[in-house]
Amino acid sequence: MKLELRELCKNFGTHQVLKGVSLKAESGTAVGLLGRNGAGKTTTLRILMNVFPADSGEILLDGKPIDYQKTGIGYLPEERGLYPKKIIRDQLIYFAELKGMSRSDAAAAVDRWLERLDMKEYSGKKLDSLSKGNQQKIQLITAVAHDPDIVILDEPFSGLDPVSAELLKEVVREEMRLGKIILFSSHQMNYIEEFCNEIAILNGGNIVLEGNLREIRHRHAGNALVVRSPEQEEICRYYNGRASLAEDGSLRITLADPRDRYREMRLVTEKWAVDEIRVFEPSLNDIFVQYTKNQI
Ligand SMILES: Nc1ncnc2c1ncn2[C@@H]1O[C@H](COP(=O)(O)OP(=O)(O)OP(=O)(O)O)[C@@H](O)[C@H]1O
Repeated sequence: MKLELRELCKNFGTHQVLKGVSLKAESGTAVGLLGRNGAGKTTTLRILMNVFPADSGEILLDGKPIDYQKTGIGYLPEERGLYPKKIIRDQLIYFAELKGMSRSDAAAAVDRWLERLDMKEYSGKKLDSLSKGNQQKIQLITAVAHDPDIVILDEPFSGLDPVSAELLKEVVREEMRLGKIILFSSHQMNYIEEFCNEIAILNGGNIVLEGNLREIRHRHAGNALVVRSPEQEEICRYYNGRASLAEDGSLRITLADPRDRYREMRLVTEKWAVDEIRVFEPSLNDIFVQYTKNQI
């Protein structure tokens, strides 16, 4: 399956929120949708889920306009949307039925997921008796129980302890292996880096950077070397003003010309004892800041 958002535009009154957002996502991959607060991530996802239409643009699945009757979409919203006073298992079954499952299939899927997420003991309880993180896990079940083709996760890790976060990571990886399309929106870059093969950065209503995360990082690399050596002081003196100590204790050598990187690496390893030397690749966080610091 291939999902394509083409040139989506959306205004709220006179506020142009999306100015032609295009992005692609394929089966078995997770796309990280990034952007500063108010960039339009949730608006894009809501249009994809048919909560409201775009003013213009189109959404295609395998080249044809998406058919919401035939395409299953699961959504974990940033703001929680379950009934606080209702019994957990009952409402999960109810939501799965709303997504088109028979009652018996819904019950079987809900029980499987409660078990999978270590939540079985809470199935007969009211939602508001659970901690925030456990409520989040219950909400996740509403996004996946009906076995959707597209899974949209908006800040899925908020409130989860490290063990639950690991569990959620496993679930997302499993969904990817099953060939689902995952769209993932988060401000927590470490999670995006862990999961997402592809990223799209929204700024000022446009996608300002899109593509394979590894390639993007590689493309943005090259103007510096990272060196670890017992002779860092001598190296620093040699590079006189072009080398500085990074926070992690390694030496960062800025290159006058990135094309010289391999020649420079050879020079360093021939002259000094070196434990580690590599081309500096910026983190996703560095790249994000570079592309969004001037919010348009
Ligand atoms: N229903 C609405 N009516 C009017 N304006 C809206 C509506 N929904 C969103 N907006 C505006 O559209 C802009 C984009 O909002 P959106 O929620 O899509 O951003 P976001 O990227 O998800 O932000 P965050 O990271 O803070 O969740 C904001 O300026 C917001 O105020």
